[in-house]
Amino acid sequence: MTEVIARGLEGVNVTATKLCRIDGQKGELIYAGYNIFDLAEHSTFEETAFLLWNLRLPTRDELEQLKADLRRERPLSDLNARVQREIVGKIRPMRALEISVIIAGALDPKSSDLSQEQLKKTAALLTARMPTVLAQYHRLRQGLDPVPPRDDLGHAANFLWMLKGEEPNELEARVFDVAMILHAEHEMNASTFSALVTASTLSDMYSAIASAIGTLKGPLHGGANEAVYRTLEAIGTEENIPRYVDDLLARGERVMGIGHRVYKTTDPRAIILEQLGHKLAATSPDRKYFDLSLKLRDYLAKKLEGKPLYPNVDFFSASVYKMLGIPSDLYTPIFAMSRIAGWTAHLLEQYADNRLVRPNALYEGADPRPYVPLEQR
Ligand SMILES: CC(=O)SCCNC(=O)CCNC(=O)[C@H](O)C(C)(C)COP(=O)(O)OP(=O)(O)OC[C@H]1O[C@@H](n2cnc3c(N)ncnc32)[C@H](O)[C@@H]1OP(=O)(O)O
Ligand SMILES: O=C([O-])CC(=O)C(=O)O
Repeated sequence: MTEVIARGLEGVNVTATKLCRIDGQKGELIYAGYNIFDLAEHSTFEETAFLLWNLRLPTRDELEQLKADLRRERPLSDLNARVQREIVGKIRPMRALEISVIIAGALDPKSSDLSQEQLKKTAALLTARMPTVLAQYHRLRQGLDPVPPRDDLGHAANFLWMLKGEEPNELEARVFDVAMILHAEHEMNASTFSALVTASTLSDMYSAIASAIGTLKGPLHGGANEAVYRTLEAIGTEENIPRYVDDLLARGERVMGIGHRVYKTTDPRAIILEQLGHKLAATSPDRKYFDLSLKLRDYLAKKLEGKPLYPNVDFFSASVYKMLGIPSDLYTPIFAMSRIAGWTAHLLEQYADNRLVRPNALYEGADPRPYVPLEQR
């Protein structure tokens, strides 16, 4: 009997969840019962985070309480602020984010308290801290002073404010808020799974999130948004698209931001990001890469016709972030600071009903053989 290997764990349910349902054929994405198009239309990142952590929308008072909790946790610890100054400019921001999560865990005397109440506090703390880490890192590496958080701004707008030292206009703030909602959760993607594997040993939430950040970084997952930016840079102008794409495919390489393990049609998040892109482009002086993305999408649709390869969430996020004036090495860290809501929500589920994750590997190595001492080899 040949034993089956689930390569890449495709099609395997590793757990049950109340958080997210994806229909990859229809291109449907649901967070805890709410369609992503409705959340993008009506919700905010804070409200979506509450939904993921509690499986229901908040009342007005609950939302205000969460916003206050997030505001309180925005400032960095002294240690993290000192480490930022030490590492600034020497490492990539995604690594700085990973380090900041480890530091927050090291400083939390309750890190090993795995009660749901304490875990929700940790989830809020990490969600609040990540934007500050990234914005401060970016300020410091430009030789600028960090911009303190503003209590009168929501989570998304405050990030843009701390990053640039300028208050975003209403459209920019809303587009970024929606982009954060779109990236907040996505069922059993690789980084979420990695967080669950770590948590399944009853390691703490900080270490599980550090695992997730390391997993998100790769270009086949969250790192694809920065890779899309580099693709657009390399293509440069519309007339270069056919040659660039044809050569790349002939070399057997992949077009970044295209294809998905689950979606066999356009990712609904790409549809929403394209809509947001059109809104920003109407007034943006920096719409070149958005226009190029539209042309690239059209060319790929013809070139890849008949194959289940369509734009995923990373395809348009690159040019949308570019129009918001965000540097490309922050795109993947921004994915992480949005996905923290979903990662921590899955961890709440995992810790509430844990079982060690420990699959098998089919052995295909050497048959048993005698050990040969070093001097006889
Ligand atoms: C937030 C996210 O993580 S969304 C995904 C972000 N990643 C990217 O955008 C990177 C580019 N995309 C890819 O590499 C893939 O589509 C993945 C990794 C996302 C999904 O991959 P899988 O489900 O494992 O598909 P798999 O790697 O088996 O590919 C199936 C076939 O499609 C091809 N293919 C998949 N994606 C692409 C692509 N982007 N460009 C060209 N061909 C592709 C593969 O070469 C393979 O072809 P073959 O059967 O002739 O060998
Ligand atoms: O679900 C996946 O495999 C990848 C993805 O789109 C995400 O994590 O947002």
